Amino acid sequence: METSHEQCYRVRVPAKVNLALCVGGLADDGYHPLGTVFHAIGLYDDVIARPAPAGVTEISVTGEGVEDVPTDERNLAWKAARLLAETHGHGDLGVRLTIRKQVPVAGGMAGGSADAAAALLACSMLWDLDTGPDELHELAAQLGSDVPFALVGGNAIGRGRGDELVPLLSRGTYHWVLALAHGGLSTPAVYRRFDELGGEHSTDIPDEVLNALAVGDVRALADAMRNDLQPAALDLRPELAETLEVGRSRGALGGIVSGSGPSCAFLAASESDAMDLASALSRLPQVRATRRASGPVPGAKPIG
Ligand SMILES: C[C@@](CO)(OP(=O)(O)O)[C@H](O)COP(=O)(O)OP(=O)(O)OC[C@H]1O[C@@H](n2ccc(N)nc2=O)[C@H](O)[C@@H]1O
Ligand SMILES: Nc1ncnc2c1ncn2[C@@H]1O[C@H](COP(=O)(O)OP(=O)(O)O)[C@@H](O)[C@H]1O
Repeated sequence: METSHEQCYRVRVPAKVNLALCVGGLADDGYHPLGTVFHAIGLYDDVIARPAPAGVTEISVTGEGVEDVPTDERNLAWKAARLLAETHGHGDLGVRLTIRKQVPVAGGMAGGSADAAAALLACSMLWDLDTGPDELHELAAQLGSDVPFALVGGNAIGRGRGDELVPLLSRGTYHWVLALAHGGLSTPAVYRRFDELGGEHSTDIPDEVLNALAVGDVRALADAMRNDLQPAALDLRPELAETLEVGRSRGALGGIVSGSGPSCAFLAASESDAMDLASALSRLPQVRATRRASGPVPGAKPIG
């Protein structure tokens, strides 16, 4: 039960899809260099921070995939809260975090990273810390490569591990249908399979993706979208090939595996096309659920 008199800071944070995910060869640090185009979509987690006694960190999770989300120090929002407190020299600051999830867990849509970004903002407000955008970005990058983007949202090019961001302006609104799969895919396992499959690797983002965004050409974007992790995700989950095929044959302008998968993201020409597409996809046995969302949307924001 929420009590109305209690201090409470709520931050809403979006999921992402990668419009381009161009993956280089495995580097000595165990990571793959990326050239990626992040795009934030209107499917959200909420993170709420409430006061707690010194030294206490508590997390409760409700909503999408809660059974697969740890509620201890393994939770990325927990790590975010502790990192922020320690950086400010108050390691004993307490917080009770509630996470309301709509973003699928282990779905390639960076839900855990989004929660970490939201926890940084919510705890910063709760503890009345003076944290500027540069500090938040730096802490976010320590927590994970997708966390900085969740702070800013919109569209952005990501280089390095995806944490070196350059914002991108785009025209128009894009209508997405997400086909969620049963179960998740482990990001490290997908990168491993990417290595095993071999082939040429490049971090060059296709100009077509950037040009399509700049002019708001949804058809050109649909044709140009690229995900180098897709063959690895399909190899691990062959049924995703049918999901992509059915989406394309039922009116999607284009479809790709979202990030490391297994969610598939389809671009539709309009909201009404998106509704028809969602209804066709939801009849597939390998599709657990569908969601509709548009993008780009802003990053983590206080609400209420
Ligand atoms: C693939 C992407 C695309 O945006 O996101 P998701 O689709 O999973 O959300 C990201 O690169 C997910 O990056 P990140 O958030 O750091 O991945 P984690 O789940 O923490 O997994 C970390 C592990 O994945 C591998 N890894 C991750 C990123 C990268 N650029 N190269 C890698 O090889 C490494 O083995 C690393 O130890
Ligand atoms: N707040 C969180 N929300 C979801 N998963 C989390 C969270 N914190 C840690 N995890 C762990 O991170 C893994 C990856 O989750 P997530 O970020 O949702 O997927 P992805 O990396 O595919 O985008 C999950 O399997 C879960 O064990």
